[in-house]
Amino acid sequence: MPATSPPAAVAPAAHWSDGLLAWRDRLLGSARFRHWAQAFPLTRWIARRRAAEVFDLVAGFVYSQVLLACVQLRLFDLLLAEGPQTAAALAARWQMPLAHAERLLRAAVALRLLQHRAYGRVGLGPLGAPLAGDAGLAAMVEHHAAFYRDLADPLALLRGDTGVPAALPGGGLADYWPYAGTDAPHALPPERLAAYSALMAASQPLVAEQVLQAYPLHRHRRLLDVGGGNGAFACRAAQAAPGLQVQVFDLPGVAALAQQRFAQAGLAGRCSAVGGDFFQDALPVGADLVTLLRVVHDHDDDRVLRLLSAVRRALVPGGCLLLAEPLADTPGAERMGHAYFGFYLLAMGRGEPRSEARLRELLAEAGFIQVQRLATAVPLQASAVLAKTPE
Ligand SMILES: CC(C)=CCC/C(C)=C/CC/C(C)=C/C=C/C(C)=C/C=C/C=C(C)/C=C/C=C(C)/C=C/C=C(C)/C=C/CC(C)(C)O
Ligand SMILES: C[S@@+](CC[C@H](N)C(=O)[O-])C[C@H]1O[C@@H](n2cnc3c(N)ncnc32)[C@H](O)[C@@H]1O
Repeated sequence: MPATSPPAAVAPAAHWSDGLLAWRDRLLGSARFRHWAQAFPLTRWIARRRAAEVFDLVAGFVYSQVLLACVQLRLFDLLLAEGPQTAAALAARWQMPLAHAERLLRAAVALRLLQHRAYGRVGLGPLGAPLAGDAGLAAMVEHHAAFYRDLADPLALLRGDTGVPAALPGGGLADYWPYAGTDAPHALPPERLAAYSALMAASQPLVAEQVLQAYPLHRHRRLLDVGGGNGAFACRAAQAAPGLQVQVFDLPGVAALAQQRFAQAGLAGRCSAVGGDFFQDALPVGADLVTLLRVVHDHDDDRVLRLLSAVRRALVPGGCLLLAEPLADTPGAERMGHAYFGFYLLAMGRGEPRSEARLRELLAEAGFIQVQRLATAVPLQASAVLAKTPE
């Protein structure tokens, strides 16, 4: 809803635009008008485009399942490694009836994930090629199985029931992200933290490359990555800026995973991890840069304000906060914010996608100054906002 919406209890007065828009809605809703518009040469292209747009909304879930099947079969990786294949060779490999393999391949060609190639083979298409060899995107696609279980009954979800219907075995996103449903996340056993930490590490390159391109780290001395997961970004940051000391703060079980990663990467001299609950425990002080990557949108406004205030207190005077996550209302990626993440976070049980304007308000309230949006190459993967603490 626009920020200007009246409170729910107040019946809104009529607005001058209502009559005009009601006329437009009646027109577009009229079968006679649509019939005329699709026959008339000057409006036919609009009618066709709108029909295709509406169809894509109806069929989007089916397209997603075609993609999921390709990813589960590691099809894009295979075509990248071994080149174009025939349907017969793939059907034999997958132990699937030839007709079914052909059906999947034709669907994937129609979605531009694949392309027909010479001698009756299929190869990567323009939308499948970026997925090939990308373990992070593959993991992202595969974990959506949990989200789809929540979405099996969207009205139950909207009415506040985040439980997955009993008919669907396997949990939903509230199970997948257990910290979102508890006020004692530090008490979560390590086995509940492993799956999401692995997904975050696998998909971290999607974010890290955007962040490091938008904001070089070498001007800083000490980085604290709050909610830094199992240390994937910390390692990348330490490699990108050889003079940087890096600390991760995350739940104790996740911080232990980060410590292991640093040792394995030979970075334990410059990288360390501290376990705790960022809503209860003080953050380590003295960093001149704090990063919050894919953390803030997980939480409601009250908690975000507490977290941002804790970050401000932990930073040295004049220190910087670099916040990166997908932002709502991002031009060119509007569906990603309120439609995708809006429902994702609802299913998870906590949090909301925020626009740059809303983040600015929260940052100002927490005492940050000089807030600026940094340009990222692919905002759909991550948008970045930089803020400072007063000197
Ligand atoms: C070569 C010739 C002939 C022409 C070239 C033409 C040309 C220039 C083509 C461009 C090719 C190109 C560079 C393509 C690039 C494609 C890219 C960058 C694709 C990127 C795709 C990214 C995707 C699909 C990202 C998806 C991210 C998702 C779904 C993230 C989900 C995140 C979640 C669920 C996070 C959860 C964390 C929580 C809990 C919310 O905090
Ligand atoms: C969505 S993940 C993002 C991880 C990492 N920043 C990334 O982008 O890959 C959110 C992280 O916040 C951590 N987290 C959530 N609630 C926390 C809390 N109360 N205290 C400390 N860490 C918390 C989670 O354990 C998780 O690692």
